[in-house]
Amino acid sequence: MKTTAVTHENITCSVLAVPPLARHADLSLNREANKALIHHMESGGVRTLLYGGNANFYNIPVSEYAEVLDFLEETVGADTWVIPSVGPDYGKMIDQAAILRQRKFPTAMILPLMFPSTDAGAMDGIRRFSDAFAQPVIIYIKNTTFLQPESVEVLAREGRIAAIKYAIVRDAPEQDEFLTRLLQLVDKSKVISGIGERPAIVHLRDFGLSGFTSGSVCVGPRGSMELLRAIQSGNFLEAEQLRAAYMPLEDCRDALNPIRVLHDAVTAAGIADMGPMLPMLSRLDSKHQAHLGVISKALLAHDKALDLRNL
Ligand SMILES: N[C@@H](CC=O)C(=O)O
Repeated sequence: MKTTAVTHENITCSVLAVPPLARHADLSLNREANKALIHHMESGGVRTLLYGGNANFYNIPVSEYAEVLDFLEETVGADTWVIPSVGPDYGKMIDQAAILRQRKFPTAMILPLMFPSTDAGAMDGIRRFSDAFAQPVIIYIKNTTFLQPESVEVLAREGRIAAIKYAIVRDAPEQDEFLTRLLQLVDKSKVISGIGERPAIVHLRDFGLSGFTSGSVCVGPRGSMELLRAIQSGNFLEAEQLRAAYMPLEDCRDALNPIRVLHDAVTAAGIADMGPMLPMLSRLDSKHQAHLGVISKALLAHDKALDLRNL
């Protein structure tokens, strides 16, 4: 596992994949299936794995946290960066800080607590967590109420922020007052687009964000990595073409539930059996599985057909 500190180069060298986590029927960690998924992503060029919402870290038991972290650390390649998530509640994140501090992860992402929290309370929790972890953190902005841009600026000035995952969904991502305000206050090189392939071109080209996170990259790693490269080199027509392959799966994720659909898409594509979902989530109803099988297999086949010249 790569353990170097968070730098602009680290953030921009790879799509930040946000994978699901495979489990056995008894909900224990399925090492072989997770290994297969990690190798699939790495063989497509992905070098950053962010274990967060899609892995249902919202609900991961603290008693299992060390086992999962150690498994990820020993399973990924030497040049792959793993970013675990913590929280979303304060009690969980402060217990996780003690576990993280004994390990070599250079940062962790704080999952946003939707309720009950306040802006000032979230700042307090983030400060206490970053002190306990003794590393800068990734802030996850998923709505307009968890943390205000002015509060993020204060935390950034205090040196606590390694990066910001910006994930407020807009019908038209070009119009985004919150993001515009945020970028007036913090260094834009620290801000990552956090909603997959769909808004990635607008976020990187028009707002100057540094990179993007993706769940669908777990099914189609090559195309998503090529999309990142195309945007970075200003080939936006090529970027649009590359992104098109992801839209059937992204449409299905947005229509049903992004986390649940991704979990089952990895299984349906035949990459690895993700098994059941950790409560409080559950797998998709059987009526959606046939359609998901078709679109996830099509994305995987499309991805395998891409050549590897840029990887
Ligand atoms: N939510 C996005 C990016 C990950 O956080 C996705 O799952 O594609």
